[in-house]
Formats: sequence, structure tokens, C-alpha cells
Amino acid sequence: MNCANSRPFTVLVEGNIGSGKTTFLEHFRQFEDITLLTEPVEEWRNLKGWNLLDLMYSDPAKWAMTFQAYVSLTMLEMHRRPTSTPVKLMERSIFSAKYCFVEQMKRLGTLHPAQFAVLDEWFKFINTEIPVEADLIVYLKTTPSIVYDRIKKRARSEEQCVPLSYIEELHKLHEDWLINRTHADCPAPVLVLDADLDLSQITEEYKKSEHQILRKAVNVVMQ
Ligand SMILES: Cc1cc2cn([C@H]3C[C@H](O)[C@@H](CO)O3)c(=O)nc2[nH]1
Repeated sequence: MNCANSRPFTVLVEGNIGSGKTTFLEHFRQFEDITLLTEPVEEWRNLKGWNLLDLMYSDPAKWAMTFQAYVSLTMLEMHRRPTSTPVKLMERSIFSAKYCFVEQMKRLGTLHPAQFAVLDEWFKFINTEIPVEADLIVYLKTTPSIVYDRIKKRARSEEQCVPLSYIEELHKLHEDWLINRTHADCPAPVLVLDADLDLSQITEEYKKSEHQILRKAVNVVMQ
């Protein structure tokens, strides 16, 4: 299938740290009609030799602004990246940047109100001037204590100092955005998957989304 002039059916894959987003995206590598855009963590870990992710976790008050400014730029680049396939799956988005991570750092005070105001102006400009499409959000819903244990087991060095309270706050921000729907500028329907399931059981959950994503994608292409 190819879509000559319409944009691809765009799916945002959202969830807390350790919720299994990368694993979820990898499940869809089997389909040639889907382009996968995974989170560019390696770019955040090495921008001209600077590990911005490590700097942010090591000294949030000093580096949160720099980190979130760069993350948002990489997200915008991913939203804008042309894809030849009818479906595009993206890991996280400019929306989770704004409603989850930047919001979290504002509330924790690791972003000064003036820094938050600057990022917010960028988000407002993007929202009005640069069309960022989303047709479906897949929310990998998890329990904070479960993903906290996964983060410890995954042992990504920069994350080892992340406390459970940080994960709990991020969970609440995801729930506000995707379950309570407190933000109107991201109206895409949300498919909630139980991502607490461990790897052996979760394939059934993924299959539930497979049907929704591929069926919708076919509709988009057939229009
Ligand atoms: C959009 C967005 C993604 C994202 C990830 N992160 C962190 C959480 C994880 O520790 C790591 C990889 O997702 O980056 C962040 O602090 N701010 C972010 N903003």
C-alpha cells in the first residue's frame, strides 16, 4: 500500500518511563506498511559529545531547560519527518513533552517559571503554526511501583537516581492527559493497554491494538 498525497495514519505511543513503549513498537516491526520512530534517546545522550540526559538527571535545576528544549526539537523533527508508509508509529510526542515532562519539572521547580514560560511560548507557536497530526494515541497504562522495578532492572545508568515519587507524579500527569482528558489540543482517541502485564502475557494486549491500528490505517489509505 502507498498513500500518494495523504499524510500517514499517525499513532503516538505514550506511557511512563519503563512502560514498555520500545518493546511495543518493536512488535510492529513485522509490518512493512508501518514506519517506526523510536525515541531518540541516543541523540539526547550524545549531542556533540554532551550527555544531556545524564546532565539533566545529575543536576536537574541547571540542565532541565536545556534538556527539554532539545527533546522538544527532536520530537518536532520526528513529527515532521516524511514517511512513505500509510502508518507511522511514534514513541512519545511534543504533547508528552509539554503535558508530562515539562509540566513535571515546572511543578518540581527544576524549571524556573521564566524557563517554563519560554518553553510554553515555543509550544504555543508550534501548536498554531506547525501542524502536528495524531490519529490515535496508544497509552501503555502502568502502575508506578511496577515500572519503578523495571527501571531498576533495566539499569539505564542515568535513571538509577530516579525516585518512586518522580514516577508516581509522571503517572498522574499521564492519567490527567490521557484518561481525564484535561487538554483539548490533542483530541486523538486513546487506546488504553494494560502494560503492567509482563512480556509473556502482553502480546495478547498488543494484538488488540494491532487490529485497531491496521484497520484504521486501511481506512485512511482507502479514502
Ligand atoms: C517527550 C519527552 C520524552 C522524555 C523522556 N525523558 C526521560 C525519561 C527517561 O529517563 C528517558 C527516556 O525516555 O528520558 C524526559 O526526561 N523528558 C522527556 N520528554
